[in-house]
Amino acid sequence: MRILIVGCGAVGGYFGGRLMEKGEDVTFLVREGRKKQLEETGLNIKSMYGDFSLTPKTILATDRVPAFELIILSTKSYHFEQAMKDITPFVGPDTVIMPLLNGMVHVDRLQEIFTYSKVIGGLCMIGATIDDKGTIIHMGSSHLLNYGELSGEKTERIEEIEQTFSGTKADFIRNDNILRAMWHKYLFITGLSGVTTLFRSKIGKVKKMEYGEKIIEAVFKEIASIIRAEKAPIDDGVEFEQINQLTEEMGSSMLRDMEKGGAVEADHIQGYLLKLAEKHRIEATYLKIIYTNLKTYESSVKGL
Ligand SMILES: NC(=O)C1=CN([C@@H]2O[C@H](COP(=O)(O)OP(=O)(O)OC[C@H]3O[C@@H](n4cnc5c(N)ncnc54)[C@H](OP(=O)(O)O)[C@@H]3O)[C@@H](O)[C@H]2O)C=CC1
Ligand SMILES: CC(C)(CO)C(=O)C(=O)O
Repeated sequence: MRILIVGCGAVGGYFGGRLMEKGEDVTFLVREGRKKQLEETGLNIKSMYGDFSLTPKTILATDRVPAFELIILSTKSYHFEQAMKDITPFVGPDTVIMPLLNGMVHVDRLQEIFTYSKVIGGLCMIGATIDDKGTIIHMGSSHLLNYGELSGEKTERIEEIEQTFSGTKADFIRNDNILRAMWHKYLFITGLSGVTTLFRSKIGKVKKMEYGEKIIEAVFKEIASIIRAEKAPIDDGVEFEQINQLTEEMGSSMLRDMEKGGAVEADHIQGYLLKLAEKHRIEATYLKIIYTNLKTYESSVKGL
């Protein structure tokens, strides 16, 4: 299966690298700067499961090659609209598009632009970053990638993808209720990234403060209430399960981006939920505070 990974950053570089390591036919769609860097250094990945280096195939948006069978999107949300334009020449009649971005609204946009049937669900649970030399640093032990038909069906194409992913040295796991898994992840990441960026701290430090646990609980409950009002398929009590799963050392990629002085995905993650809150007339005070914190940060960083 010919696979195009869009973006060779933390997520795309890691999972694309794992597929390449297994011998799959992977190409990365990159921009000029990253292309040059990859040509000079190769794709280098550091992980507790073993470091490895590869020579990746790359293309630019202006190159013309035949359509790919599978396109995995792994840009940040603020680059997503441009990335959709850039992949257009590489989408053929049978191309399947799998996004790995945090959030949900990009799924609707992909369906709008490329039609419902081309899009499948995807999410990943990983702590990863890219350093100034372009090396992908995998932190911790989790490297899970879930995917599946949004309808939950076990189609021929999803079985082909499963076959392609099998034997990869990361947890590529088909999920026949991917929509629910994506909403669960959306709830989790909105809460986790919101709290960690609000207090510029990992969860452990926040929990130690007098009101820390209460605030975390209120944030997760508020987010879950918005998602339920939208009638999205989340389980009863999932917010409490997620609160119990928060470990001391847990941070978020959004906190890491903020610590680097980079852009954050505030509009895509918290902002979209606030729009849903407004639609359902939910006050969402905690989310408004979190969003305002992120927008204040964005406005104070040059070039964002
Ligand atoms: N990092 C993590 O631990 C996790 C991240 N996520 C989510 O995954 C998504 C990706 O995050 P992450 O990998 O951390 O982000 P990174 O910034 O590390 O990587 C994104 C990459 O996309 C590239 N890019 C942007 N626009 C284009 C384009 N038009 N064509 C080709 N490449 C492009 C950037 O390239 P360039 O070098 O040119 O800027 C960059 O290398 C986000 O939605 C994030 O929330 C989910 C789980 C964990
Ligand atoms: C849930 C978590 C923390 C790990 O996948 C994440 O998605 C992120 O850091 O963006």
